[in-house]
Parts: sequence; structure tokens; C-alpha cells
Amino acid sequence: MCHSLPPLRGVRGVTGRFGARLAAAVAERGPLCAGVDPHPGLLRAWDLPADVSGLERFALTATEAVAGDVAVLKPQSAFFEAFGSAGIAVLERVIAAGRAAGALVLLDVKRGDIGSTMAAYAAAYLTDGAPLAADAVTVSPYLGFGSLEPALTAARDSGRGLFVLARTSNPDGAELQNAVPPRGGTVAQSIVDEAAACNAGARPSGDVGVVVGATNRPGELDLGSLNGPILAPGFGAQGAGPAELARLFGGPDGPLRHVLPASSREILRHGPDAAALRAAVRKAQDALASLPR
Ligand SMILES: O=c1ccn([C@@H]2O[C@H](COP(=O)(O)O)[C@@H](O)[C@H]2O)c(=O)[nH]1
Repeated sequence: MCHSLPPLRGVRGVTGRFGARLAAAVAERGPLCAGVDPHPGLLRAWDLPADVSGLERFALTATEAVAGDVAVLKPQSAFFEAFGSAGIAVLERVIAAGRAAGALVLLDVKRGDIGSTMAAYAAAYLTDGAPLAADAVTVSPYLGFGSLEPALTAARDSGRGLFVLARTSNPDGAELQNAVPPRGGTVAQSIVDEAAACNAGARPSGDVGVVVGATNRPGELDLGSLNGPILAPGFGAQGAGPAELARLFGGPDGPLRHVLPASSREILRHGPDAAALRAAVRKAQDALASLPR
């Protein structure tokens, strides 16, 4: 797919590309990706009302507490969308506050549609000046990797990134993602290979990442040629720790240095106290520092 993209328009230098910006942020702050997931249960635990004022207090408190310490902040769009337009307005503020604090904001929206509609999603999330423009978004390739072309082009032309769902952290993903297509391999591997083609030759890393759950079994995927970031949700509340990350991504030629372990509830449950939230981030970062990169 990437071989057929039009040439880069050249509006940004190498330092403006997402892969380069991410590598610099990880070098400075470590690989942890902190999630902002305003679950109704967490709002209750923080003693906040289950309305948009509670959403706003929760999301901005979490963002202001942690965004200055992590390379990547990942708001989960679904929890904001649940409150309609007022929730989206809060999400816009979270994106702005996360970026102002120096984090790269990865908006977890998992969008995927036919190409013409995908172009509208690309305009919404990957275009300078759009109210919901983030540094990167999650996308679903399950309408065909080629359907992502408008997002791939928009991301590349604007210095943004994509994280393509490959082998997700939920147990239900296995049946579809480990299915074997007629040409062999697995569906998930074919997605990794398509992303790798987009990243070929990029230094220090490409702009097209994949999502591979930290909860998955080792040996299912060959990530050696990806040359791009790997978002690994499932670290923390879903049960994966540093040992699981090392088993899944470690080893002499393993892609551990490209991995962004993502944790939401395990950090957020320590709020609303900002110092406690920051301490939870530090604890996760310390645990990750023990991994070879
Ligand atoms: O495969 C995937 C893809 C995305 N997610 C998202 O990550 C967070 C995980 O939250 P935790 O509280 O750390 O479990 C959440 O926003 C998911 O939608 C994922 O879990 N798995």
C-alpha cells in the first residue's frame, strides 16, 4: 500500500516526522504511554459526579498530573464521546493540555472505514488546525489495509503517526487476527508487514506503528522488520508486567526498544491526588527501566 502513496510533499523536515519526534520523547521521558480513560467506575472512585463536570475534572486532573512526565499520553475517545458534544469539548482540552505539557498525544479512536470516509477521519484527527488533531491516532485495518490510505497520506504529510491494530490485547482478537489467509502467515502478520513497508528506510523510526497487546503469547508475530513503534496495551490492569513484556518483545533481536507499554486504570486508580498519580507513573517507569532497550 505504501508503495503507491504519492511522494512526501516535503512540508516538514525529518525532525518534524512523528517517528523522529517519538524517538526523542522516549529518549527523554522513557517509553511509558499513560492512558486517560474516564471510566464511570473511576469517576465514582474519585468521588466525582457521573456527568460532564465529573468527566472534565477527572480528565484534566489526570492530564495535568502526568502529561509532563510521560512521552505519550493516550486519551480513550470512547469515554469522552459518551457525553456527546460536551464530552468532545473536554477531549479537545485534554489534547491541548497534553501537548502543552510536552507529551505526544495518541488519540485512541480505532477508526476504520471505506477510503472516502477514512478521508474524513483523516481530516478530523490528522490535519493541522482540526479541533481534534492529535500527534497520532489508532486505526483499524479490518476493512483492508488499503482503506487506510487517506490516513497514511495525511499522517505522513502532516508529521503525524498511526498505530494500526494488529494483534490486540483482548482474548477475542485471536480468532480473527491469528486466522491464516490463503497466501499464508496470519492476518496480524500481514498487517505488521504492510506497516513495515510504510516504514522502510525511515530513521530513527517510521511513523506507522502497530498495536500488539502486552497480554499476547510470544512467538505469534515477527516484528523484526517493522522499523516503527509498537503500542503495547495490557500493561498493568490487564495483567502484563515487565516480565511479560520481556518475554514477548525481548531477546537479542527483539523489538523492545520500539515498544510503548500502555497503562490506564493501573495509574488512574491512584487519583485524584496529583502526587499519587505521578508516583504511580514513576513506579511504572521504574519497572520499565529494568528492561533492556
Ligand atoms: O489491543 C488493545 C488496544 C487498545 N486498548 C486500549 O488501551 C487501554 C487499556 O486500558 P487499561 O486500563 O490499561 O487496561 C484502553 O483504552 C483500551 O481501549 C487495549 O486495551 N487493547
